[in-house]
Amino acid sequence: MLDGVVLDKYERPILSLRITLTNRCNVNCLYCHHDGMVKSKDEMTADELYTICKIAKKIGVRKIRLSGGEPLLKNDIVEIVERIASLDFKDISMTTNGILLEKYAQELKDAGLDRVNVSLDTLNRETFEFITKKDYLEDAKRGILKAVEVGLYPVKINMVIMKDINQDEIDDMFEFCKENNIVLQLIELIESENCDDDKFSVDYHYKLDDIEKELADIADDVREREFMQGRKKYYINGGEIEVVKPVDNAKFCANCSRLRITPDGKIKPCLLRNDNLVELISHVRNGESEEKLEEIFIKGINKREPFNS
Ligand SMILES: Nc1nc2c(ncn2[C@@H]2O[C@H](COP(=O)(O)OP(=O)(O)OP(=O)(O)O)[C@@H](O)[C@H]2O)c(=O)[nH]1
Ligand SMILES: C[S@@+](CC[C@H](N)C(=O)[O-])C[C@H]1O[C@@H](n2cnc3c(N)ncnc32)[C@H](O)[C@@H]1O
Ligand code: SF4
Ligand code: SF4
Repeated sequence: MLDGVVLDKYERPILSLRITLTNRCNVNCLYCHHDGMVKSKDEMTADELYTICKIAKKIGVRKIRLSGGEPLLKNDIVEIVERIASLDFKDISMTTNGILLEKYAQELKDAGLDRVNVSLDTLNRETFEFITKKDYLEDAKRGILKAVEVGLYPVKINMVIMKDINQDEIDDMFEFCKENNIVLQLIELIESENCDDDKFSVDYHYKLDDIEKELADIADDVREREFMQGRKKYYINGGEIEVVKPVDNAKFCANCSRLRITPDGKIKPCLLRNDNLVELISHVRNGESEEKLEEIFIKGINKREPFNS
């Protein structure tokens, strides 16, 4: 079933590559882990990203996710998607805050993007401003609805749950999602060395176990994503909620099938570690052979360790 896919030392298949295109962002969320990235100004060109994805495809990667920072701040984002889409992956998706999505959704769809996950933690304007420091709630909502309209299917909303900030808004968000044919992802707040305010994720951490129990009680159906960190999806009254619980969760890490690339072109074996990065982009820029680049990918894969075990 997994022909041609590389396994790491823990027998985890490498199915997905998550590329952080930039560290730049147009908002400043209180909790942001910046995709686990150390700050850097260097970014990669569409050509370089194409080469990296081509090697990933050769070693069996099936899915690409473009993230950030805010990926829609890249001026050449449509070209980037177009070049990667020409490699014929099973799935190309993007994680975005949605603020610029109304403008780009149709072009991205035409360029070959399959789907988007859009971060939206609240439907309340003051709470949105408190979390992001900007008054862009309506822009983000318009971006989400445009993504639905152009068929970037399924559109998912990423809602990071924070104690005393938005945990009482889950029902409202689920209604908004059901009305608009959107999947809701509830995400547990992660503590990371890359958060600007390292106390925030401790003070506002809200465990999702009780919420998940309630969902299990009322769900019409429950399914597990085997190669996606064993996450559970709950089907309720015609809607869908996925629960993402990475904190202290050995099962989540045991089923982790993704490798990451930093904006400055390093292979990053784990979201939550920065001490095992593997330099890649200088080899691409030097025009080294595909065999050599494959070797560097394998070196990165060999450094993978489950963060929680
Ligand atoms: N610790 C950890 N958290 C992750 C990992 N993958 C996703 N997450 C958390 O889930 C959030 C949402 O991820 P997305 O970028 O929307 O992608 P996804 O949900 O993983 O992917 P799909 O469900 O396939 O759409 C991330 O920002 C993290 O907070 C992971 O590998 N490790
Ligand atoms: C770092 S952002 C990058 C993409 C884009 N700017 C966005 O916000 O969707 C990727 C995802 O990480 C999530 N995220 C950021 N910091 C987090 C934290 N400390 N815990 C859990 N999820 C977090 C965001 O909610 C978002 O869904
Ligand atoms: S979570 Fe996304 S939108 Fe918020 S600051 Fe981080 S990168 Fe920007
Ligand atoms: S090993 Fe665990 S923490 Fe690290 S990226 Fe995979 S799921 Fe995330």
